[in-house]
Amino acid sequence: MATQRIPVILVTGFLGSGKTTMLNHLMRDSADTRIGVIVNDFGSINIDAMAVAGQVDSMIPIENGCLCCAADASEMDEMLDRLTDPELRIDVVVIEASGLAEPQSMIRTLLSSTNERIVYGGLVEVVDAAEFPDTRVRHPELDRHVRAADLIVLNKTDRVAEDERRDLVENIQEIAPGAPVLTAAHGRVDPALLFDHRPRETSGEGFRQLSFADVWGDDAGAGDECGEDVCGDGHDHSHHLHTAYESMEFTAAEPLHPRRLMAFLDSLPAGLYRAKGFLHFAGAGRERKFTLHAVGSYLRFAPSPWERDEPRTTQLVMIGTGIDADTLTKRLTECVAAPAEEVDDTHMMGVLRYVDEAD
Ligand SMILES: Nc1nc2c(ncn2[C@@H]2O[C@H](COP(=O)(O)OP(=O)(O)OP(=O)(O)O)[C@@H](O)[C@H]2O)c(=O)[nH]1
Repeated sequence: MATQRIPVILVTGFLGSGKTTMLNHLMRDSADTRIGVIVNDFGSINIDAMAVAGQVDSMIPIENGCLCCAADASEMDEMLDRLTDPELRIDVVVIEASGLAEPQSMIRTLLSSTNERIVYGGLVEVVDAAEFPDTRVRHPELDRHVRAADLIVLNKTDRVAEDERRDLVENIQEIAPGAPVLTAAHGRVDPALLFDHRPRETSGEGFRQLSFADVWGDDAGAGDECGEDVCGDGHDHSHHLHTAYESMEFTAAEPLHPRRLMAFLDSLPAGLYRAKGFLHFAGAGRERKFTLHAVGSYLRFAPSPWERDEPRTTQLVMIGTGIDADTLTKRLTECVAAPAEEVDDTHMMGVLRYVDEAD
């Protein structure tokens, strides 16, 4: 009988497409499956890891960089060895890549793993229905990412009209002929489409088997030009999306003034595509933690209670091209409320406009 191997599923997708949201949904909806998670965030504060913590059976966070470059095969093996320790009884491992990771590099790393307890379980690419057409113009490389996928989740379909959704599906099917496209809102996909609720007995079950060309194809060629090798693994990463992006972090122990923070968010520099993190407001907002997500022109705050011992601090990560970290830090520092400054309910109104009713 074949040994039962643990499938390792890669979840990729451009910045803010909804990977963490989908992962959280999968974990909530698969109580009978023990899921081990590796969460990679581009910034040095791992907001995504914090967003999935508590729901998962075992998690390894990796911050500050892209897993496709940050981890060579031995580092990946080390993480997988930890997660597949029989004592953890993990049924499936899900790797959430950063929004700038190169899927094919990650597949290569996984396929070259020496861990005999795992089997590559396929690549799920999450696509942001509202942003995809514009993002694709800026980053034609996204087509290559979509083509590498075994399953494409066209997420955020609640943000587009029915005919746009149909066009997008057609468009994706042209980019990746034959690959299944699933439409979803808020990452709500059936976990059974990604993994069995019990460990699989054979490899690749349920997923299209990737060919050599799929994995080494488009991304090869430039492969071993060491002059551009920034990671020491022999591969040329100069064409990876993340080489064009920078991230910056901001933390503040003192609460922010909501009105000044909104003015800051209303005038973000053009290259800043993604902002996320937790906000600690002064005055009327101080009793709740506000999780911020900005993706392109999309902005949302989700309030939740602070944990009993949770330090009330603001922690933000911003990701974009050509961003000036010093200027952003200065502007954010100006959002900190002065100790005696009055902050009342009306100052929170700008923030509350971007809170979904369900929250
Ligand atoms: N309207 C809408 N919002 C969504 C949907 N899916 C996710 N979001 C929101 O989009 C924002 C980004 O979602 P995340 O799940 O953090 O995206 P991500 O791909 O993990 O982001 P990065 O790790 O930064 O690349 C959050 O505010 C989510 O609540 C959706 O289907 N519809």
